[in-house]
Amino acid sequence: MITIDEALNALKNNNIKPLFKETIKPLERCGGYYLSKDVIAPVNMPPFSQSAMDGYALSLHDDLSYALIGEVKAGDHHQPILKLGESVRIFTGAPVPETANAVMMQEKVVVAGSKITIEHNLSEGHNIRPMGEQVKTGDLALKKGTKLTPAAIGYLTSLGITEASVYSKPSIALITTGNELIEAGQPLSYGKIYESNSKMLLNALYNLKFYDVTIHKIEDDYIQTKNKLETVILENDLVIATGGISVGDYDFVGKALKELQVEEVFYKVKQKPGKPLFFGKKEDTAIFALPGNPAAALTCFYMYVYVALQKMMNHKQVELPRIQVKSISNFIKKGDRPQFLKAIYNNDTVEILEGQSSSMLQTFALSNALVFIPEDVSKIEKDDLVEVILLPNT
Ligand SMILES: Nc1nc2c(c(=O)[nH]1)N[C@H]1C(S)=C(S)[C@@H](COP(=O)(O)OP(=O)(O)OC[C@H]3O[C@@H](n4cnc5c(N)ncnc54)[C@H](O)[C@@H]3O)O[C@H]1N2
Ligand code: MOO
Repeated sequence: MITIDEALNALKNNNIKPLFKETIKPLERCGGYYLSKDVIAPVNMPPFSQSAMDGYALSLHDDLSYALIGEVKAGDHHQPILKLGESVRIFTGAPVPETANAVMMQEKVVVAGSKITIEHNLSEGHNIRPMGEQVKTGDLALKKGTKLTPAAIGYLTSLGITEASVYSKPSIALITTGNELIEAGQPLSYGKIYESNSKMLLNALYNLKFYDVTIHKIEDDYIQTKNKLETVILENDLVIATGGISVGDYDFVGKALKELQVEEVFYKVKQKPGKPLFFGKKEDTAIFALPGNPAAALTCFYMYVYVALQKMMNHKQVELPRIQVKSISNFIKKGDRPQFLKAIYNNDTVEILEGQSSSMLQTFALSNALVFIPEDVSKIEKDDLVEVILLPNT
């Protein structure tokens, strides 16, 4: 059995390599992806000098009065020619004629027939967004490695770009094991339980924007387990199995992985929940076997699979953030395993919840954090400082 730090170090060191596979995707599907190439602006943005206000475009002179000679609205492509002291009515987003050099907002203008009077003098360029102000044709719009946020997708789309070259995300297989598992929605017969790990982990992955996920459900059968694992290991970058990894006569995952010559990096971590956690690799595929107990599986997902996913994406920050805050709960730890406790973090305090069994999701459903209790701490008292691991926003 290894320690939590040894297990984390094994993931952070060279066992998992960044994927660096590139793919071209429609921009609207690129949210959360990282650019694998620099993007060069194909157009100026804005593409022409734009009015920033509804008002009057002016060919500036020394007087406050201007002759009104026409109108330009958004989308127009005509170019009235203004002489010194002339103006045109103009609207936000409309092209400013080349012969105008400032725009006065309409609130500061008095109109009398074909004459206008402005409140005060303006400097050149006032209320005009110059052509190419954001970015010029041929300049770097966004550099390789930039995360494609909604703003970045909006920005690239505003340049007329429709697709981007991004680093692919891992293809992931989720495998559940167990004769006792039946599909939610079916009648529950004696001895069976509803299979919940697949939808839980699928959503944990979706929440982190990993969408290339397939689900495979197998029974406690050695041949089935071995065959399924063999196929998914060949076809995916990451395999996450749940259940069947402990020491029972019908726990076949470990045996099948050994038979398939998966290199064991670690098996069994001194922690609660999640003791029988396995991590190994075969060629470029990373393989986790998480304990079947749902809360243990999800805890291991956030503590370990999360790290592997971040490593594959070449992110610098690979672990969930940890902070020290005061506990508002008392807690007594049984046994000597370090423990991850379901908890609610709120306003710089944390509440450790009742119901910490690794089979229970009810309290996990209320949690937004895990409290970490190290091996040498056996109780937490109210107001003690504790280490809190913040779960990703859902
Ligand atoms: N003799 C020992 N027995 C056990 C040990 C041990 O050290 N010695 N460790 C215990 C610990 S700790 C854990 S955790 C579990 C892990 O067992 P497995 O990973 O082999 O998981 P299963 O036995 O298949 O399932 C455990 C539990 O979870 C339920 N389960 C499984 N898959 C799902 C699913 N997809 N959806 C919902 N629930 C699931 C399953 O029905 C069991 O109740 O081993 C202990 N035993
Ligand atoms: O490791 Mo198990 O997850 O304690 O029940």
